[in-house]
Amino acid sequence: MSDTKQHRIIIAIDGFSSCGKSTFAKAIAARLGYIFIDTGAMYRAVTLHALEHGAIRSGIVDEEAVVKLLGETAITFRFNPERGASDIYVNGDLAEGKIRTIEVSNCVSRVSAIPEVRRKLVAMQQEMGRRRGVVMDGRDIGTVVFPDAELKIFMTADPAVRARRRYDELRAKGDDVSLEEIERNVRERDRADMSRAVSPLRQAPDAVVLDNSRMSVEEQMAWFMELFERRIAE
Ligand SMILES: Nc1ncnc2c1ncn2[C@@H]1O[C@H](COP(=O)(O)OP(=O)(O)OP(=O)(O)O)[C@@H](O)[C@H]1O
Ligand SMILES: Nc1ccn([C@@H]2O[C@H](COP(=O)(O)O)[C@@H](O)[C@H]2O)c(=O)n1
Repeated sequence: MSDTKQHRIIIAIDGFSSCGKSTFAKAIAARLGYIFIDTGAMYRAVTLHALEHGAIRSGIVDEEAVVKLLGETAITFRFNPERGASDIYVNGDLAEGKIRTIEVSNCVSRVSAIPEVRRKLVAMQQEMGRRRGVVMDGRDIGTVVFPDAELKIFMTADPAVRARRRYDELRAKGDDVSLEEIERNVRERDRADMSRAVSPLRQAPDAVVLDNSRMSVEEQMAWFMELFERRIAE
């Protein structure tokens, strides 16, 4: 990988739900001066739009209606210096604050299993990473979106730890959720994401595994920088 000294690379971060992929990817991007792309936010934005336009009612996803809506769903990002990351917009409307609710989380895995949805979003992701210098997190980045990514990390953590972190985050925001509901969602999304027919969640054979159940964000960064420096020296 010696040419990564001259050329910026693609860093693919895949893994289970709520294990800290976006937190990690954002910190790496800030450290390296790369662009951070949260692909889960894109699937969540399509789900939010479907919920708001009646393509999902009482938890039932009408796949045909979701696909019909896709054609009129424009997803864009705009950098927000306060967050140090890009906010997501749907048809020009800020969606960032609305995509991480439990309602969206409970439907997103069914929406992301629809082949037409994946086709559209994967093409957008490939275009966003065309010039390299990106840290992209999701479920299929190292396997489907950028199988040629120079550095792949597969993240995992104990489901109870993940649920507790997400619960603390949502409660701090004032969301009325229970720990049981969050843990059920985390486990169910993992099951659905691993078992879908198109681009299931899998560890790429050349990915390095990171279990952060007992690691702080700072410890993860130290681990990453060592790995990164070793890789670019190869
Ligand atoms: N190493 C860590 N130690 C403690 N808390 C963490 C750690 N990494 C992330 N978190 C916290 O865990 C929660 C989930 O993190 P994050 O949103 O980055 O996960 P994710 O994998 O991107 O989630 P999802 O797949 O659901 O989008 C956040 O509240 C974040 O602050
Ligand atoms: N590359 C991806 C990213 C996400 N998904 C689906 O979206 C859901 C939400 O993602 P988060 O990262 O925000 O948790 C996730 O559960 C997947 O169903 C995907 O399929 N591919």
